Amino acid sequence: MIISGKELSAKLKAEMAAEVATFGEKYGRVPHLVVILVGEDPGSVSYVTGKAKASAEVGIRNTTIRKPETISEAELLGIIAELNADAEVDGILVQLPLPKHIDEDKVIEAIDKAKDVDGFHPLNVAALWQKQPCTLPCTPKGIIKMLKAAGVGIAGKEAVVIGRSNIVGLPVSKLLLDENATVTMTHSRTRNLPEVTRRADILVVAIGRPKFVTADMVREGAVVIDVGVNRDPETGKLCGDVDFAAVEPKASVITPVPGGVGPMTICCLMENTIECFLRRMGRK
Ligand SMILES: Nc1nc2c(c(=O)[nH]1)N[C@@H](CN(C=O)c1ccc(C(=O)N[C@@H](CCC(=O)O)C(=O)O)cc1)CN2
Repeated sequence: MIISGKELSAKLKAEMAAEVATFGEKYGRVPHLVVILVGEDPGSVSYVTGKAKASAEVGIRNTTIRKPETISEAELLGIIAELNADAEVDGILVQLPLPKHIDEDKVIEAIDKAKDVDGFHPLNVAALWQKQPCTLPCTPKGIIKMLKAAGVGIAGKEAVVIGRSNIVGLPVSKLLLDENATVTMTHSRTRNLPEVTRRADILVVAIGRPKFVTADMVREGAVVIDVGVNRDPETGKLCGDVDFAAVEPKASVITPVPGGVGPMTICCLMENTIECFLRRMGRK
């Protein structure tokens, strides 16, 4: 079974659009998401464009602020401070990665936690790990939604996560643990990785290496979630971290790239923006 993130996100965005359509009358305005893009990285430009398109589909006001790669850290922090103070801004997102001269942690921490639609702020991360109310990071949230939509039971299953990034590997491991999976977190220093991945009932791959996971690394009938978005070095086409053609016949459920986790990331950003808006309106 192939889980279409494209189809699931379209369904969820239509439901959100119906909800947002009532906000004008209820609250006098719709949610406002501000996305800051620094530089011209083609992938980041594509993702930011996708976020603006999804905002329009859902009826969320979107402002995209584009700044040159040479912007200083101080200037970027100044923009964030202005957005934090703007009562008509409900969500703030700085597209990652940032240029090396800018401290990403400092930028993320500068965003008002209540407007942190990425769920990256340390206070949101702490709340996630303490099972307190928080804004969940978009990709991990989308992965859990895809698993549940596909009817995949998580409780009691062996889940293996490849990758330990702050924005995917770590938070998705915690969300799987919260769903009562037995979670193994792996990374570049894990020994005998194929031995570990073959134990997985649910395998989540988020390492940014094209077609890294091959058929011999996957157990027959496993659920495979591919978070990667890469360029295939041979064809130049978009591909994931999983060799889809080789693994798909073995997997019981698998997500494609493109059209899998990516669209769900953007869909969950819309949901987070609405949640932040409603919380600010005193409705959550
Ligand atoms: N501030 C943030 N920066 C980044 C995040 C994030 O959640 N917040 N995540 C990734 C990039 N990302 C969202 O920004 C993202 C990646 C991929 C997609 C997507 O829809 N991919 C498509 C194919 C891509 C394409 O066509 O160009 C797919 O998989 O179908 C959406 C969002 C790092 N930065």
